[in-house]
Amino acid sequence: MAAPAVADETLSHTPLPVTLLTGFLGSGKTTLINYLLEHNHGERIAIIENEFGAVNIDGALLKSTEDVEIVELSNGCVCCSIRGELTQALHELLAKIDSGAFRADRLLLETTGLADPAPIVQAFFVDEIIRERIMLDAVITLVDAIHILKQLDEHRVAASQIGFADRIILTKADSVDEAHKEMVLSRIHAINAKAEIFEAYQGELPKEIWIGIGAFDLSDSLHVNQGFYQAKDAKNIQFKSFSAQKQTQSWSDDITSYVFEAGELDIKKIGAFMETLVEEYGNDMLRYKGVLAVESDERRLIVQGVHKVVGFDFGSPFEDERKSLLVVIGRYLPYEELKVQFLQTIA
Ligand SMILES: Nc1nc2c(ncn2[C@@H]2O[C@H](COP(=O)(O)OP(=O)(O)OP(=O)(O)O)[C@@H](O)[C@H]2O)c(=O)[nH]1
Repeated sequence: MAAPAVADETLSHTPLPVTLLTGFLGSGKTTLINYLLEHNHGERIAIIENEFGAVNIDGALLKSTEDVEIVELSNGCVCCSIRGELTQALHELLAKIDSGAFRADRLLLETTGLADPAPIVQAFFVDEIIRERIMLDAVITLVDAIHILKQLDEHRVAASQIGFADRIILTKADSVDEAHKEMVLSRIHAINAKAEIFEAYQGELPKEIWIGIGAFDLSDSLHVNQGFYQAKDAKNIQFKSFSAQKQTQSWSDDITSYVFEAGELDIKKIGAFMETLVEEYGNDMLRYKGVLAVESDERRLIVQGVHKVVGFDFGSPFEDERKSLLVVIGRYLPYEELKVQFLQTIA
């Protein structure tokens, strides 16, 4: 009789939310986490850290709080050993929680600056137990305003980190002039048109901006970004539209945003379009998300995916105009051809 009781209890767990924090070397991940820990009240956070050489985050600061559990993955880069070390660490953490040895309200996974988020994100959808017990809240990418242009020119992974982001935190904007910042914003936006961008100085951001945002929820909205949030400090955050000159810049990042827009769609046709798209181009599609209006249902049809892992679900009904928007962040997609096919799915 004992076994079924354990199984029932396991099923009844509310999934543990995990925030994936990524960003190139030195982009300010530790600074942001430290600010969070200093201002965290009451929530118990388990931090899975993946550092080359096991460089720990500020030990003194961590020791000062009882609400943090650190799990270190020091065996190289998490993206290279994803099915092994990360999955195992997550299982061990769940076992600790189940045994009552640790209580966690959420997880924070800090990757190394050189990690490609692709396999890490996929790990949360592949393992059955992890899929059931842990829920990916969002991918947060830090971007170093001083160095990102060079990093993008020299390291493919930098574009992948931006491409995977649900939200982007721009750091060190205090150390660049306006023209440079605008160029950085334009380039980020060209890679990822859907992630909202927040500036932060020395990690000073209210945690609500990057923790618990539910980017994979069905209620999450989707839009193409028109600007960024300028933050003088944690209390003073203002939306600013992108500069009008942004389109005049030129660069050649292979990862870019493809935007598909239409009115009401035929559910069978859009289903077939998505199936073919994912089958043929899934390997080149980092992240994609659609909020679609289908003729047969008043609710929003939400589609989201990471490479070939795709999910469809109905969300809440449309509040305003019934419009379909699909944003794909990928590389080398035949956009014009796909746009024609997408428009052929109109009801
Ligand atoms: N000027 C300025 N410096 C910053 C800001 N945020 C972080 N830094 C500095 O950038 C350096 C790197 O920050 P970290 O927080 O260690 O970066 P990281 O992403 O954890 O670094 P790795 O783990 O080595 O990849 C530190 O010296 C920080 O003080 C900022 O908003 N402005």
